[in-house]
Amino acid sequence: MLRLDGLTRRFGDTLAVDDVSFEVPAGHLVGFVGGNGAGKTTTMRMIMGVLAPSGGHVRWDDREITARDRREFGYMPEERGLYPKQPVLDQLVYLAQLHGVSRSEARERAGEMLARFDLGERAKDKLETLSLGNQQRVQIIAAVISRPKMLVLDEPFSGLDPAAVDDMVGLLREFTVAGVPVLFSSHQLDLVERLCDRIVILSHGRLVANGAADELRRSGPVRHRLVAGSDAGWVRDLDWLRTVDVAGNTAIVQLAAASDTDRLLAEAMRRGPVRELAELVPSVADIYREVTAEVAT
Ligand SMILES: Nc1ncnc2c1ncn2[C@@H]1O[C@H](COP(=O)(O)OP(=O)(O)OP(=O)(O)O)[C@@H](O)[C@H]1O
Repeated sequence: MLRLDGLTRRFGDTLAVDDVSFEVPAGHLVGFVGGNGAGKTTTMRMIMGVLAPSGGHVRWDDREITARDRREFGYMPEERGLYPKQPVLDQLVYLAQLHGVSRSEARERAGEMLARFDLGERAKDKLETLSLGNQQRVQIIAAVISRPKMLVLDEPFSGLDPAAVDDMVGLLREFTVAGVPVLFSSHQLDLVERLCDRIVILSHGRLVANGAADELRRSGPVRHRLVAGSDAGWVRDLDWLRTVDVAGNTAIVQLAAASDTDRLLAEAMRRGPVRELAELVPSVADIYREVTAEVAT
């Protein structure tokens, strides 16, 4: 298990990562979310030892992480890191060898992985001659070829088409099933919602949410959609609920207590026909907007 304890990083006056603590448990896929400049890449670089923390700790299996531990991690950095002008297969073999895999084993693994992602024919081509999506596939293969004990992936799905995303998800799942913790950053919230066991949200360097998607949903405010027979603007006059939005005969409201649902229904029926009253399950995008707005205000 990977654990961050109060991890902090300053760049001059900028507090890029501010006292961040969370865990990536064995066999879990954790989605790391946050707006541009939130501190995700800086956090991942500190996990990988590319950047030194200004404060706090990175722990692996309940002790301070070492360079030797990190050598057994798979990392896909933001700046990627493969050489555009080198042939695909040679680079994968070289990288695997750096992680202690023998040359023959490395060639076998690289060949298998390339074939699996329909890139067998491109093995001898320079990386830069592949489409961006295929280069991205090779980058992911590079991160996993040494069969790492932990995966740290910075935006691994950016630029991939849906079929490639599914291929990569299948690959990552093989690692989590084997007990490997996986941390990946993404701006694609729908994808994070679909894939992740847990979600960590950063805003302006601070951790603003951390938990299973279901837990986060339950911890947020419960909203309801009311569809009335005619204009629903009257909800704005009710002082015991918060009106989030009204458009014509549809109102989105936030109730203080579950028992207020009956009260709202009674009020609506008193005013005319009710077409629908439904609880809205927040998406990860809703949760994200909610928690990042709190920090911004
Ligand atoms: N080497 C550096 N020198 C100075 N400031 C930096 C450096 N690296 C990052 N920062 C600053 O730290 C903050 C966090 O940046 P970081 O790249 O970690 O965010 P991010 O969440 O990965 O963003 P994005 O989603 O845009 O990639 C930003 O304000 C950024 O400008």
